[in-house]
Amino acid sequence: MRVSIRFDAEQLQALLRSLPDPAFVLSASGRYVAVFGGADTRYYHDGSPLVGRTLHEVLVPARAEAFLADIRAALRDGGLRIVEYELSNRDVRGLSDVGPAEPIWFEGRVMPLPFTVEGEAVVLWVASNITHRRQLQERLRALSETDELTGLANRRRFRAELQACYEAWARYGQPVALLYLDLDRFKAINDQLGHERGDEALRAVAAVLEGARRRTDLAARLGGDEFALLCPHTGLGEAAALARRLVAPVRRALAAFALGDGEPASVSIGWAECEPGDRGGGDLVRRADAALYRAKGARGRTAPA
Ligand SMILES: Nc1nc2c(ncn2[C@@H]2O[C@H](COP(=O)(O)OP(=O)(O)OP(=O)(O)O)[C@@H](O)[C@H]2O)c(=O)[nH]1
Repeated sequence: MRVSIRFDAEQLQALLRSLPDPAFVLSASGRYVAVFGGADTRYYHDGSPLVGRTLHEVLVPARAEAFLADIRAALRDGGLRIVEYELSNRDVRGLSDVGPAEPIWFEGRVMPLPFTVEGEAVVLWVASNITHRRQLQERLRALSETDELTGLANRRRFRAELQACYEAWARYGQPVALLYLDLDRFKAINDQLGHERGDEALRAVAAVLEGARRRTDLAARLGGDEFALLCPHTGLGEAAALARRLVAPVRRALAAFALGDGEPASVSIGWAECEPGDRGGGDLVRRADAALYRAKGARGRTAPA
């Protein structure tokens, strides 16, 4: 037997007020018709001052237009539309300061309503605070792209940035250079001073690369004692200058790890730039790696492609 409970108007009002997340009724022209719920100021600001106003009255034009486009898309498609966006109470004219001080990440669930208000189609827009989830996602993404030992970008991030650089070169002709670095006699540091000191040496080299790179360059540890510097907007001449500038500070950093048998640890560097005929970032890597191999062989420490 089906039991249906009938709420009276007062109970329905209480139910709407108690919705954990704010639920806005918004018209096709962008007017806030009503707002329910979202009363917990640990998560939300009171949205009631918005009622009767339009998106364009409370937001900068670009944001208002973006939200209007979402409302119209939900109405056009006749179904649920889910959007994610970041908003601070300072971005919304008329909202009080009582509520989270930091900008909030929202998941907006936008659903057409089966009635009109003053002749206009309307949607229900439930705005859920997903800041915590976004922060976790961001942290996981950062972890998955970072070399744990040195804090530099790892191989995964390097590959993604290399691909982006290659595409900028192929499409817009923006030069890009790559420096490949491999330490010399690093194994001796491990063998003579221990693995912990080896780790410290890798961190010291990473710090030199971080200090030497330009803001747009990416310093990465590719594994073991191999590093890379990916340099957008950089040609072969500048790459050569950067490689030569790097050798002395890396050697100085490694001098702190004195080896008992004379020759100290050092670094070899090869470099290359994107060239006509390259079909992907892999071609750049191959040339930089071949140049590194020659530098190693010559023990000349640095070599162009
Ligand atoms: N401490 C430490 N050692 C590592 C790590 N990853 C790899 N290694 C060691 O790094 C060493 C790299 O070996 P090689 O490339 O032969 O080192 P190398 O003595 O510089 O050799 P050349 O490049 O030929 O001069 C190996 O002994 C690895 O065990 C790490 O995360 N920490």
